[in-house]
Amino acid sequence: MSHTSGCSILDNLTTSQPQLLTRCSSSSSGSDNQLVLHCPRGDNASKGKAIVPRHANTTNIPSDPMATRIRRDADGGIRNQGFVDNFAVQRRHSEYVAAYADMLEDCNNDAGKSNTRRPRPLSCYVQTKLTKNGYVSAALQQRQDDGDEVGAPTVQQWQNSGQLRQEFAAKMTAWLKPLNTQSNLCNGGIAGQNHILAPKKQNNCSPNGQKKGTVMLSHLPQRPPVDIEFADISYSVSEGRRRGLKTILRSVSGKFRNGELTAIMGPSGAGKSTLMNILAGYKTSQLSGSVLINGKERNLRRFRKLSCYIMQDDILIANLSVHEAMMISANLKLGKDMNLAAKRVVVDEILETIGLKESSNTKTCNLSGGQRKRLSIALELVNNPPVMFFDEPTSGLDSSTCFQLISLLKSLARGGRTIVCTIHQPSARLFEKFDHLYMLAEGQCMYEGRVRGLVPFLSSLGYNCPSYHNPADYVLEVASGEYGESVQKLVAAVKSGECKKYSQKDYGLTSLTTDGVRGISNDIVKGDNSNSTTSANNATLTATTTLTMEDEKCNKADQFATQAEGNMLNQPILETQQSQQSDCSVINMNVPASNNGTSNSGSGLPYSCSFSSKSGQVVNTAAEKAAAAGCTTSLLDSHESVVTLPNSSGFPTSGWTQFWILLKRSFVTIMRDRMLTHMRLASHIIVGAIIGMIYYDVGNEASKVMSNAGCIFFTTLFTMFTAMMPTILTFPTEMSVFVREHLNYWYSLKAFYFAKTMADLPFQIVFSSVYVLVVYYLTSQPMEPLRVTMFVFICVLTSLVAQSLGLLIGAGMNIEAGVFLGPVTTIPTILFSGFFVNFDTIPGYLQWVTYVSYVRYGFEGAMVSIYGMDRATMECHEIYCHFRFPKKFLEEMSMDKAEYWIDAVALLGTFIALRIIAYFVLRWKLHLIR
Ligand SMILES: Nc1ncnc2c1ncn2[C@@H]1O[C@H](COP(=O)(O)OP(=O)(O)OP(=O)(O)O)[C@@H](O)[C@H]1O
Repeated sequence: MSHTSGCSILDNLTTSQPQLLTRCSSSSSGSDNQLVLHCPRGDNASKGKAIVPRHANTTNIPSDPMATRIRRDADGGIRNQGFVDNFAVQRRHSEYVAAYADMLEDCNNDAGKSNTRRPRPLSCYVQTKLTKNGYVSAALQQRQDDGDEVGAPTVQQWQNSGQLRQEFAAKMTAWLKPLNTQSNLCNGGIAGQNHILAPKKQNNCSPNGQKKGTVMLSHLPQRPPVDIEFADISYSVSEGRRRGLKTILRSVSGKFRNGELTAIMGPSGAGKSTLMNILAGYKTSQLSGSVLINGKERNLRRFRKLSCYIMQDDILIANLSVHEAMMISANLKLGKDMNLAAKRVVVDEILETIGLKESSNTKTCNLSGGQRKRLSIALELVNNPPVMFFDEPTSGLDSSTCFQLISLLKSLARGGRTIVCTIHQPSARLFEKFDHLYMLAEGQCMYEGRVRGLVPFLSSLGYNCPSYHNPADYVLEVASGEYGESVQKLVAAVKSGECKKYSQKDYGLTSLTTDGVRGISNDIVKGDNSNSTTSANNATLTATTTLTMEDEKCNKADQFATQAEGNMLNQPILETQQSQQSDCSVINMNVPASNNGTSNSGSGLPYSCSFSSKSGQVVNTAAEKAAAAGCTTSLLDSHESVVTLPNSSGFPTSGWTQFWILLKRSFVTIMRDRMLTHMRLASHIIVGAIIGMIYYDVGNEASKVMSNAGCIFFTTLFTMFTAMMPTILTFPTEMSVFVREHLNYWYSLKAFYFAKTMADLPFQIVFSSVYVLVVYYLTSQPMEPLRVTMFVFICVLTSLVAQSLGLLIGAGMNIEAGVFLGPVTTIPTILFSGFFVNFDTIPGYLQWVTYVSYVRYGFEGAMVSIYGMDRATMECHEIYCHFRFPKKFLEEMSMDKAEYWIDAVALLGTFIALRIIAYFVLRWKLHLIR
């Protein structure tokens, strides 16, 4: 049986959430003396039923030794008073510190350590909730025994009564249970229950701080936590023969841990994006060094399945609603193992959590910048990747949206994910939210460590960040050489290991280990409960104090709740099991290193991230944690995926499914693209009518055969250009979506390419046919079904070949080059079509060109279908008609020996060849990107 006193629980909570505390000094709560913990930033503080006004008097803080220590530790971590003063929260911190110190004192008194007062009542009820902003609101009530709470137990009674402790444990469990299951945005669901739909639970913890009523992400597939380590990465690009190689990254090393929000910073051109591309596996050539995933050599293919890359420019498919886009992502990424209803739940859950529920039906093109960014994240969250890379996620967003976004990223990180962002120049408030900083300058690392270690590190090398100066600005100034030749000095310091201590996970979260004050342990000992009980009972009720950042609240609360619940229930739950039972795969556990109740003061911190095996051994690597947490790392080691069975392609869905989903998506987007699709249809009808009016009734008139040939030629040209130009324009824009989705392992190139090219076929066929039929009818061409069919068919084929050429140009070029190259390459084919110059007239050495001109086959086939196949003599309304016999006219055009089927086969062959070439060009381009 494991028990703990109310104050040890309180210590746990206050250790993890000291700044959340505020002490009620008013009598407004009646006879109750209430202590309230609540989120300082949350706007729903007033909603908490037990929340009461803060401590009014903060001037006495310095006189309180505990408070002083706390303050010193908290600020000492940052080592820059000016920086701290910049934050509005600092004032609140003081209040919290005071309240916290008071409460610690109370607890000490309550525990009878230096109790000069009479025993306090100790029915300490702690109710903890995640607020809508993702923070913790916990209310602790202390009832006074001299009031109407007659019979409320004293400390002594508490300590002597097992029943009281059990009652308390039961209450605590009841209150904490929801919290334990609501670790929002955590890394996966309950082990062994992946994809099993659990009833939705209301959760007020919203990471973006925008929407209320969010729900937990309980249905995401569970994933292993991932640490990324890189060593001696060097990267060069070729700048041509003369200039040779340009080195962009020079032997950079570092480690990005799971559960942390990492910023890669540096002046423009420092190599931030390059480093991130390399780590994400987007750049694989011309680089040296190694990338380790959980301590093992990276298997790129498997790593890419575990990670996602969210680019700076959130390119989304424009004509889909948010919900539709999410469903497509779910269908592609979750595979058929999960049914549609389950996918809907996952999608709804993510949208609600990420604050896009109300925009579910909004088209992605109508979303605001912040919403687009959140949708980009939501799309990738569907399969719960444990590693997320963000390229300048805050660019183009206002400061408030930036803050919400970074809060969201931090929440994601707190769920056990490894979140890495490049960021340019964050505000002090934003900068503080990052856990880890990787600073680059001139392709070299000039700082790696905790954000709060930056200023001390710079100071140690003589670069003192002025008061009231944003350290992020200052370090960029230093990196840009504004303070002399600083970069090499800092790089040398990093290489000599001087910033290693700042890389410690616990740097700045210093425990108070002096003066006999033992660093806090979570008194709730795991595994061996007899030891834990001893530990808990014997533990001195002193606490480590830390001022944690606001967003650590959620995590800390989870930690606390998990621990408290486990303890209260007296269940012999291992950390591994607890981790599984919480929604977090990576829950920070501080476990004693030994059985004698000594805390894990090696880290000595509430925020050290370590797991314990049953034997109590501390495991620290991500792989060990993953194993300990019951999250298999098999995704990295042997199997393709933790969640879905791998198929031969390695994608979550089969090639056919990918093709089908993408075909439907392309079809829907084309249908909804009014500007293009509707205009294309309208232009075909209108132009057809105009041509029909110009060449009205010339089809059967022998005296107007040349005009009719012009009409046929123009028809061929029109179908050709209208097919080619939109493809040149639209394909490059879809490329960026494709690159993002493909590199994030949604689907294969083949599936995308075939879907994309097939989706437009029906539209092209219908538009061309409509145009040709309108012209055919108005110009009185022979109304024989066979001729009509042949004419329409050859024109449609010509348009499809032109479309394929546009696809090829679009695949290989950017829009500007494509728009120029499309018409330019078409002009020669027109000249050699046989309309302007007879084939007989063309010089022999150029005759071969006519055979590669697809317009020749189109025009020739159209002429044959109108004038060939022994067409009867035409009408003549003039005195003399030279071409009354259609065959004679074909002779004049050097087409009398032409075979329709040869023209059709030639066009068909060209169509297939161009499509295949375009596919390989696309592959090549994809290869170039990497
Ligand atoms: N393919 C390339 N050819 C030549 N130089 C390149 C190439 N790719 C990157 N570079 C150069 O490498 C350097 C680093 O580029 P990178 O995009 O990584 O910088 P960055 O730190 O992300 O800059 P920014 O913050 O401005 O985006 C730049 O000087 C850039 O010009």
